[in-house]
Amino acid sequence: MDHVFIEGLEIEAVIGIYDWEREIRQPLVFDLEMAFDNAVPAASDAIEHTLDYAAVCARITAFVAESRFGLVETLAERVAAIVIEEFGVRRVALKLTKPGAIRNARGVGVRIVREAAARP
Ligand SMILES: Nc1nc2c(c(=O)[nH]1)N=C([C@H](O)[C@@H](O)CO)CN2
Repeated sequence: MDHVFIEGLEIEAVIGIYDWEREIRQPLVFDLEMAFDNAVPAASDAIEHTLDYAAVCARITAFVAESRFGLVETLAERVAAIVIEEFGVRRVALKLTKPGAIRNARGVGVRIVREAAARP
């Protein structure tokens, strides 16, 4: 299966379980790998036939910048759902890193893989 990927998409948001974290914006980094048949756009050379990574980045950025979740797990789940439901992606692997959250760790976070529900 082919993929379209996004690496190192950095977005600031309110995120965290502690009171002090509700008062600030923190950087988050998203890496996504989205299953997509790239043979069709490769044959037509038409952006309309692609999974447009610019459009995905814009949608994720708008959602995350306005979000105020406590856990990175919740935010990762919601972003994966947007990619599947709004962009017709059948399978997405998403890594969400919260850099600097833990002293002496470059980053912490979650990695999830989600698939669209099977169609009858
Ligand atoms: N599995 C998780 N563990 C922790 C989270 C989280 O979202 N998922 N969050 C925190 C705090 O908000 C932390 O990032 C502050 O340093 C702690 N553990």
